[in-house]
Parts: sequence; C-alpha cells; structure tokens
Amino acid sequence: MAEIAIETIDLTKNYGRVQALRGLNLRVAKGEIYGFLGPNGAGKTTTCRILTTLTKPNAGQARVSGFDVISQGPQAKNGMGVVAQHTNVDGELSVYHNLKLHGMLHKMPASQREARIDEMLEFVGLAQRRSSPARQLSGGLKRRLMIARALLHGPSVLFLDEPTVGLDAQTRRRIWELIRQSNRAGVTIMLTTHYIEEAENLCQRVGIIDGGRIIAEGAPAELLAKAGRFVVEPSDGQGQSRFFETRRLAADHAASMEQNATIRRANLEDVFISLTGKKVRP
Ligand SMILES: Nc1ncnc2c1ncn2[C@@H]1O[C@H](COP(=O)(O)OP(=O)(O)OP(=O)(O)O)[C@@H](O)[C@H]1O
Repeated sequence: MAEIAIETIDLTKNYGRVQALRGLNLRVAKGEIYGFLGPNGAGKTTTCRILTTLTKPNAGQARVSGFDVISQGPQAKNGMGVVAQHTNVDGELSVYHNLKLHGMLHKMPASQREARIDEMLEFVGLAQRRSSPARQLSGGLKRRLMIARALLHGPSVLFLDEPTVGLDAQTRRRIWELIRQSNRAGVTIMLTTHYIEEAENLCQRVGIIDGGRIIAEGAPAELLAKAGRFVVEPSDGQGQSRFFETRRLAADHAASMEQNATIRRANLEDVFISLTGKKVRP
C-alpha cells in the first residue's frame, strides 16, 4: 500500500461493560477517500473520537499522518481537520470571525491566515456572506463554513462525521463536490456516513464496521462483486434475499422458488444487510 495516512492497530475501547471497539484494524492510504459505514452503535464515532484525540483507547494504537494520537496528540491534531456531525459554528460571530478564530487557535501567522480565509471563503462559495452572522446561514451553508474552517490551517487529513446528514439532495451534491475537490488538492478524507449512496458515489474504499470490528473492506465495486451482483428477493418481503453472480443463476433460483420473487442488481445496501443483518438506517 502507498504511504499510510490513518492507521489503527488492534484498537480497543470499553465504556464500562460495553465493548465499543474490539481490536479495530484500519489503514487508509494517503490521498484516499475512505468511507466508514456501520449500523448504529457499531463504533464509528468512538473510532473517530480516538483518531481526532478526543477519547483515549483502552488498548491498541492509532496514528494519523504518522503521529501517534496518544503520545503525539498536538502534532497529530495540527495535521487534521475535523467536521463534526453536529453544527458547531459560533452563531454570534460572523462567517469571517469564525474562520479567524480558528486560524488564531492554530497559530497561523496573520498574513497567511487572512489570505487563506479569502481562499477558503471562495472555495466554499461564502465570499459574499463574509460579514453575515453565522446563525443567519442555512444548514447547508453552515456545513460549508465548517468545511472551510476544518481546511483553513491546511491539514493533510480531513475527518467528516456524517457530513450531509439532514441536507437536501442538491446541497448534498454540492458538499460532495467540495469533498472531491479538497481530495484532488491532496487531502486524505475519512468520512462516516449512513448514506449508502454517499459511500458509493464518493469513496474509493469503504470499511464496514459492526460490533467494534471491521467486517468487510474494499472498493464499493469489489464488495458488490464479492457478494454477488444480482439479488433474488421474495416479492412478499418475507424471507431472505440471496445473491448470485449472474442474472442467469439468479433467474434459475427464482424459478425454483415457491413464492414470487424479484431479480435486481445488488447495491451496497444489500451487501451491508447480508454482512451485518441490519439496515444502515434502522
Ligand atoms: N460515552 C459513552 N458511554 C457509554 N457507552 C458509550 C459511550 N459512547 C458510546 N458508547 C457505546 O459504545 C458503542 C459504540 O458507540 P459509537 O457511538 O461509537 O457507535 P456509532 O457506530 O458511532 O453509532 P451511531 O451510528 O449510532 O452514531 C455503543 O454500544 C454505544 O452505546
């Protein structure tokens, strides 16, 4: 594998008796967009919190850009940008001051900071809203401000936790484009998502996590190929769907079934359900 941007080795985290992570092994190459998919309670947020230095693991190691997140937390933190799931801009401050504050916290020299704020406002399409109080922005624009802020100090790795949750389809696509553009500019991206479509569209590789472990990993097309490209689904919604490599094999199986069945192309959601026994969004 190419140079590694994010790595965890046997990462373990317990909350009392709850084993949130049970030896999680993860490797994201520099320059990748890696999607982290898992049902509720699988351990996605816990993994991201450890990688972004907010929580300590009970055992195992985690490195971001080569820095150990426990013993070299400040260095690791400086090389990463984080977009949390919940909107956390300062509503009372202007768009500009939200960015300025972040630049100051990262000790960016003033001239560099100001130039970079202009660049980021342009990048996310908020230059015209520079002086608006952040509270006046729509949900989608607030999310763009959070992305501008996360990228301001020039991190090489960007963590996004459910970056488009609750946004309409058009706004979601705009955010995807920003993520792609920052990736093209060299930023490694790790994003957790519940949206299968988001993982399929955006991510070069996807890791499926369940019960605190990675249970499958690969390019979306590889995961589909492994499971079988066609699904036979009982039309009454009862009973289990089955995967087949070709439409012909699927049709043969459907013909042998007692009840009516539908044959369709498999998608990542089918793979997810067959692996975890759960829907992505319950
Ligand atoms: N602070 C905490 N105290 C106790 N248990 C916790 C805490 N945080 C998480 N857990 C438990 O750890 C497990 C993993 O949770 P985590 O939030 O990492 O999952 P997740 O995949 O992000 O889920 P979701 O998709 O619902 O956000 C769950 O069983 C959860 O209830």
